Amino acid sequence: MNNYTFLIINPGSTSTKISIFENDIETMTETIRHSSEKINSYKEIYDQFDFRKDLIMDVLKNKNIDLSTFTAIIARGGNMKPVVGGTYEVNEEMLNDLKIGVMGQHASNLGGGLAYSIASELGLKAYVVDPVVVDEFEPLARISGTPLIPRKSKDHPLNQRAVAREAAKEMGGKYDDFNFIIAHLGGGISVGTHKRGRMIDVNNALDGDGPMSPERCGAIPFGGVIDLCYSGEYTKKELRKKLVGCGGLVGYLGTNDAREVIKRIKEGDEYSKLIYEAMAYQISKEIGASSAVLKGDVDAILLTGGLAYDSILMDWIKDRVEFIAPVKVFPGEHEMKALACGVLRVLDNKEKLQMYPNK
Ligand SMILES: Nc1ncnc2c1ncn2[C@@H]1O[C@H](COP(=O)(O)OP(=O)(O)OP(=O)(O)O)[C@@H](O)[C@H]1O
Ligand SMILES: CCCC(=O)O
Repeated sequence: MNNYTFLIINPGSTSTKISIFENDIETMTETIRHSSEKINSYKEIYDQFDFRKDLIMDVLKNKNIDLSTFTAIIARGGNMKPVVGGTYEVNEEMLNDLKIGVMGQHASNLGGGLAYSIASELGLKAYVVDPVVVDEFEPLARISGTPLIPRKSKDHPLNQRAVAREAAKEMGGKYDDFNFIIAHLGGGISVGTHKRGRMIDVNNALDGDGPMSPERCGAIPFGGVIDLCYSGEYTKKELRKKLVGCGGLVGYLGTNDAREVIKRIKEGDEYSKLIYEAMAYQISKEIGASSAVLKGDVDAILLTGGLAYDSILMDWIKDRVEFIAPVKVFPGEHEMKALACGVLRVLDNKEKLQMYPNK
């Protein structure tokens, strides 16, 4: 087996995570947190580019990392044009699409550019793996109910597919041998329907589809949304912030931290229990909808993300969906390793490199 050293960059809304991997083994990791004041001081996502790059380079310098040891620079991919899942070399068209945010603005849009910039200085290639816009929808999944608003795939394919591979291994096969329903339960929530290695449907975790999450409102009645839009109380940006960022648990309970909610419930706070259990109810309903997409042919339901650490939430969901298929829990997110493994599979010729944009 060849030996590779990867620098991995994962820009999130409140943090930039960086790791170094020797093949699939993590040898260094650091999460740089950003205050909301600092982030809010930039008008556009891409205005944060130099700030984030300088912080990454400072970490590498302070840890005396020898940059000449890197084989490739890898980042989480953002809102570029929709693509099939896989590993992509960053190119000019991708950079431009991420910069203008052809599918919307998100911190992950910075990933490809940061990786490309550092890679270019070192004479290396930059890659993204399973970007947030992986779209393998079947035609039926694209229909929303109005031709004005086609359904879009914006979610957590990187972690979902990593967990699918892990579960498939445990089950004695490969990702494309099984049908999975995978719920990524983080600050945002996405429930993907994976049919033999393709994510054929998923709720749009960013734009008001699917369950509410710690920070997002999920699917809400559009009549109320129209009223809010024309109430004169909010600008477009303020209303978006209210629904995505200050929706879900933040909206009802004033916190996005499930651990705080659990503490309140244990202290007897019935309202917190109602809201938190409603989130479990909505997640379960979305899983039920996915099981109908698969006509009941479901090998396993996989629950992952930060919320999957909480046994109370997991038990509420299991109680409602275990009749569909066995439930497996993979707490936390596995994105840094998934990024390293995506490029490793390509460099070891186990998977073909995808071309951006897809033809
Ligand atoms: N040990 C834990 N027990 C219960 N809840 C937890 C635990 N760890 C994290 N969480 C909760 O998980 C949620 C965040 O999950 P996660 O860290 O996966 O999200 P993120 O990476 O910020 O966002 P996203 O997954 O949408 O990119 C928060 O509500 C947090 O309180
Ligand atoms: C695009 C969805 C990723 C997130 O939840 O932030």
